[in-house]
Amino acid sequence: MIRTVLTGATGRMGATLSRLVREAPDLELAGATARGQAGQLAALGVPSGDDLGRVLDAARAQVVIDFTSAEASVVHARQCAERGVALVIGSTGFSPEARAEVARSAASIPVVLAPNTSVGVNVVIRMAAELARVLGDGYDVEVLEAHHRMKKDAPSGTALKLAEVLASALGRGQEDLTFARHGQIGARPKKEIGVQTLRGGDVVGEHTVFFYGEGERIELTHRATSRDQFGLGALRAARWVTGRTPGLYDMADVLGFPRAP
Ligand SMILES: NC(=O)C1=CN([C@@H]2O[C@H](COP(=O)(O)OP(=O)(O)OC[C@H]3O[C@@H](n4cnc5c(N)ncnc54)[C@H](OP(=O)(O)O)[C@@H]3O)[C@@H](O)[C@H]2O)C=CC1
Ligand SMILES: O=C(O)C1=N[C@H](C(=O)O)C[C@H](O)C1
Repeated sequence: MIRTVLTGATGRMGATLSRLVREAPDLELAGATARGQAGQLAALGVPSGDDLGRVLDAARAQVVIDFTSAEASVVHARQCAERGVALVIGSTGFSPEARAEVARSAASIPVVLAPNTSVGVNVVIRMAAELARVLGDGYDVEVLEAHHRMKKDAPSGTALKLAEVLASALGRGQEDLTFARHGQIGARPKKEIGVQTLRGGDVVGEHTVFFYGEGERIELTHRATSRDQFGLGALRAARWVTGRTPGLYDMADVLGFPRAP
């Protein structure tokens, strides 16, 4: 049994993961943290509270699954590194500096950092890169994402990952990404990759990559209708990362995808 600690356990993903870990035959819920409502966690019957360090010391944890916020994940990564505990981070909204902080912690522990842990989404990301490589510069590429009204970061971590992967497949860079359009913007630059955001209601998570050509368009869409696939993918990442060599990994590593050429 892999002794697993959850952070943000009262959140949307935390609650989903708490159920899935307890249902998994090979994982044991060994501890849980939350910020505002940590008292609610006492009912789980495992070490709990608002401080991950203390919970880790009491839980003899092997792996932490962390879906909180980028700011919290940086601190959690440091606390895991100090204790040699493997980590799966699903939080999004990382600045380059926050990502570099996580990479520093990953020098001493194995960390999977994945803006989307659904296997289906990661297959779509791979297919999007392949389509971009085959279609080349003759198609205008746009990424559209939609999420529930409570989501704090924009664009989604998945949309950013898609945009990065598409840019790399097309030999383009960060400077080709456009995150909003308004006013007299002029004709679309040929190399632009647009990333657009919708927010509303209870949308779990939707991502579409459009390849707009002359006389045709290709649309590649993933729609999540439940958070369970994010959770099940995170459990898969937790099994994979436990006991691994220190380093910063992503879902492509977990799923055994060859590195992009
Ligand atoms: N990788 C993936 O597949 C997925 C990633 N996500 C990402 O996971 C994260 C969480 O999403 P979701 O569950 O919907 O969010 P919620 O707001 O429902 O839950 C977040 C949890 O983390 C806690 N938290 C937030 N900030 C801090 C902090 N600074 N210190 C300690 N605890 C903190 C919250 O506590 P409190 O309630 O007190 O604020 C809450 O318990 C987001 O970044 C989201 O984008 C979401 C779904 C899938
Ligand atoms: O906040 C969410 O809900 C989600 N966030 C992730 C992201 O930012 O890509 C993944 C998923 O789509 C749900």
